Amino acid sequence: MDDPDELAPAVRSILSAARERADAGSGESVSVASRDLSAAFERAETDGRVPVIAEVKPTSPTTDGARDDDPVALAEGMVAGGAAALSVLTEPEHFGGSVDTLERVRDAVDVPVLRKDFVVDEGQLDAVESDVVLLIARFVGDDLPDLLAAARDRGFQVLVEVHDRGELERALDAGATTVGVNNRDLAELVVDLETFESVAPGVPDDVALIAESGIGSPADVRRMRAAGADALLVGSAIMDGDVEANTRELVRAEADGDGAAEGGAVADEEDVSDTRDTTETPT
Ligand SMILES: O=P(O)(O)OC[C@@H](O)[C@@H](O)c1c[nH]c2ccccc12
Repeated sequence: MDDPDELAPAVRSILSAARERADAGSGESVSVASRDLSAAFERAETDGRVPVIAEVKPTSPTTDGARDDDPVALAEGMVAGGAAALSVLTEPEHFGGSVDTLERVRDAVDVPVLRKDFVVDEGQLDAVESDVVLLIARFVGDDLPDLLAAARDRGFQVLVEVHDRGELERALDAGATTVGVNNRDLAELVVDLETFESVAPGVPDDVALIAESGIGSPADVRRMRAAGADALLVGSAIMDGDVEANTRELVRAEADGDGAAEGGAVADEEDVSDTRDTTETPT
């Protein structure tokens, strides 16, 4: 297990709250018929959409204020904007999430839904059904292989989150088939897109690779795709303003440029979509 002193205070507090919730588990094991995440990415690619997992994230330790619109309406807007899948925070104390929100969102859409939480104990897996669950390599330590197996036994697909090459090795050794590289350092909560660029080359081709956090503009999308991202996980930049329009802008980040190049009418890629202010992406 990670040395707690190296983590940002907010993250330490999130983890201790997660351990308390784990103790309060009901004991009943869930059994999920999950919607296939890789198939959803392929459908998006076939349609010319960048595969984006849009995150319903009412607030976070690094966001000012909270968004209290109906999460189901937000989720539907994200799907209308072309999101291949959704992510729903279920952490209640620091992210304004709930398992009830995830259930309602999953009932309302037909794309795969990732449960975003700090699962550190098998009992937490039974709190709610989702298509995919997140396991954060740094927080589960040596329990990763067991938790991965426990999640798969219940029918979940598993996204294993890493932040450096060492964690990536542990994820691959444990048999992860979907890996997310978090650009946000959970020790300091700062975002650096170079994190993905430095870890991605170590990921084998047959592993689905997701770039997570800090993606705020179509240029960031293209940067992560150029570095090997099969899909992107985006929260704040989509939650800030019109979620449908924000999602659409990121999903189309490649279509505009490619269309121009394929049509042959424009010699250089024309970057008309890059008008968002990238400096304001909250970390
Ligand atoms: O809002 P952003 O910067 O687009 O980030 C989304 C997502 O990657 C981030 O919420 C996240 C990544 N890993 C996590 C683990 C727990 C909680 C949250 C996260």
